[in-house]
Amino acid sequence: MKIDEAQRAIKDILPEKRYVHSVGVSETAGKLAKKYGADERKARLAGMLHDIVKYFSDDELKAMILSKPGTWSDCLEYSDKLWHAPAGAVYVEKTYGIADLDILNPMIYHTTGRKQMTLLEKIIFLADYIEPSRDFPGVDEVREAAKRNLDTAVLLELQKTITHLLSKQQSVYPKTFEAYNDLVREQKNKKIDEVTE
Ligand SMILES: Nc1ncnc2c1ncn2[C@@H]1O[C@H](COP(=O)(O)OP(=O)(O)O)[C@@H](O)[C@H]1O
Repeated sequence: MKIDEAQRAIKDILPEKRYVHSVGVSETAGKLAKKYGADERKARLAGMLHDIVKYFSDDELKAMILSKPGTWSDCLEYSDKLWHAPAGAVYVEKTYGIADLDILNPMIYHTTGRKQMTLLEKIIFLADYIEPSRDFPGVDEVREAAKRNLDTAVLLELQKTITHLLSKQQSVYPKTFEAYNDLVREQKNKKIDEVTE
């Protein structure tokens, strides 16, 4: 699927604000891919499509997830706001024949993250948080971090997301904690390597 085809498809499906957000994620993901050495086309396509089923009903989202169960299906036990991410991947596979895991996995994990994220998964996770139309406390700090180091920015986003959910006494999807712990461990190991070199 070409990027402009994906853009036309989401324009027909999404309300204006979510369409603008999706184009922003696509452009930001393209820039991050260029900076950090990932495939720009794949980043832009996954970014464009990531929220495609955001406004489908909970029943439809649940049915899509159950039609293709995987390790992500446990999100059904958590907030229904998480469901559009894996359901979106099922939808684009069925509707547009997209089978490339470099597109599907970043879509599946764009809201929650997971441990051992690929470069493209990190890029879409981050682009969803920092694209230009996002405006919430702390977003600029993550934007600045993204200019310097991808992992530092992803870790900061995870920290802020978890803190935000805890402050509202909302449940946190376990894969988000796993992603956080994983990156903390990696950063710690990097520091130890730097000292022993
Ligand atoms: N890791 C998580 N675990 C549980 N709930 C989450 C997690 N991340 C986000 N959420 C919930 O999903 C909602 C929507 O998240 P998100 O898709 O990032 O926002 P947006 O609708 O602005 O794109 C959050 O407000 C929160 O309630």
